[in-house]
Amino acid sequence: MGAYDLVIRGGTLVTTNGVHSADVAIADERIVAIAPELSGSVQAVIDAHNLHIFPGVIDAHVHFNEPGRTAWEGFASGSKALAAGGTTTFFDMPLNSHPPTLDAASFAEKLAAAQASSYVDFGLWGGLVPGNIEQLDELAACGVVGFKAFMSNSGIEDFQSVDDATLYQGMQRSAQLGKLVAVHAENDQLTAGLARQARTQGRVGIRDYLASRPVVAELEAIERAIIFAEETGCALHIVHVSSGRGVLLVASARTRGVNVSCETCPHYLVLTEEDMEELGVVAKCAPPLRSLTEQAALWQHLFSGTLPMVASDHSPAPFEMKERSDFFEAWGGISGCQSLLALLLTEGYHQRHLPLELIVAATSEYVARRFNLPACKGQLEVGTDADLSLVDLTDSYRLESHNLFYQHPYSPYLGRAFRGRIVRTLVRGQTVFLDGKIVSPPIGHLLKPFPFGVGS
Ligand SMILES: NC(=O)N[C@H]1NC(=O)NC1=O
Ligand SMILES: [Zn+2]
Ligand SMILES: [Zn+2]
Repeated sequence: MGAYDLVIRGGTLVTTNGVHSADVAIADERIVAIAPELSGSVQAVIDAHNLHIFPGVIDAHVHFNEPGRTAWEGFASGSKALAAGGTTTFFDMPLNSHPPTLDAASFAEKLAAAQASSYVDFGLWGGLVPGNIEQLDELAACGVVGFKAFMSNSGIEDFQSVDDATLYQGMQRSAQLGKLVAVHAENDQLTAGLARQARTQGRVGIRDYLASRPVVAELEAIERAIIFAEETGCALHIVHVSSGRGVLLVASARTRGVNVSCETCPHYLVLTEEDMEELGVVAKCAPPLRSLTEQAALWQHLFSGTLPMVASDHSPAPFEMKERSDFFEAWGGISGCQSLLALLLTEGYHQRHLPLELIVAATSEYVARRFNLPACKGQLEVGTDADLSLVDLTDSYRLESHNLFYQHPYSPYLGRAFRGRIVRTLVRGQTVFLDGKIVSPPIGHLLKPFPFGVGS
């Protein structure tokens, strides 16, 4: 018989090994017992009959833009949105904050901002840009998740895309440091060249933008990054893969022993080019939304396990930055981090019968293991952090702007029908989100992933 801070009674636990009912006991921020009908001295009880208990989502890809562009989002609003969506850990990208996270000093600035206002735990990506290879060592010492590089224009002046020499040499250094490189993979010459031609001819609509970023631009960049990674021995992660063929390039490299992984985003799974024409700028992103055929391939790869990770790529901006008559000039980035789990439950589990076990793997367990997080994250097991989201899988609703915690409460998912409501989110045993409200102070901690290499 234990002494527990909290017992969650009668919930249905969702793990990668299956779904089963049990009580969950929490003490000192951790799960200390999982069993039916737990008894002992208990300070508080949560009744979770009729609820599913998921391990907290780990979102490996958000842009919260603080410091410097906090008006676009910020750690407070962004992490509230995450908690409301069942996410308990996020990794923030080195852009679009100002300064971008390119050395130890800018890392320290970002860390101070995140510690002051994040409601959930977090890791921080460093950046790889032309001119900062000398700073990768100090960033690694700070505990970055890895180094993010853009193979095409980032849309942000202070975060330049890598030329091939920078990518190659950055990977050489990263391999020595045991750090992973993540790339936004689109061929810049191809996308910039096609965009220039279209704009010169005054073709600046949605279809023209789509045509300027064809799937082949993604495929070529993925393949080049893989070849560099294979040659340098650097661990590689391809962010926001938008095409089934892109996923296959990664899978086939992995089969031949390359240390490479990829993620896709909810928007590539639930929206298409046709939706982009209908929704307009709120659905503008890069790589762009694709055809229904490409989308079906992504689902297939998610079902088979070939596509192992889903992350939001939440990239918000004030709506004014979206209001342009030239579609090329509108801000590219989708606001969606609050809806990550809910979209997978609605469109994956309910509509396509995607097993809950796979949803948990793609949003939590695989993410934690791929990025070498401490073992206390990404599992719903005795001994791990009590990062949990309690979900009513049967509840149906429509998403409205007043539900969103974003600084700018717009999203391509507004008005959309959802099934599966996140009712409560706990971060290390503390309830942060409950019934539509944030109910704790900002308690987020920095997580430092372990380096790759001997023993990892
Ligand atoms: N700068 C930035 O966040 N860009 C992101 N937005 C997007 O749609 N794709 C990206 O890489
Ligand atoms: Zn990107
Ligand atoms: Zn991004």
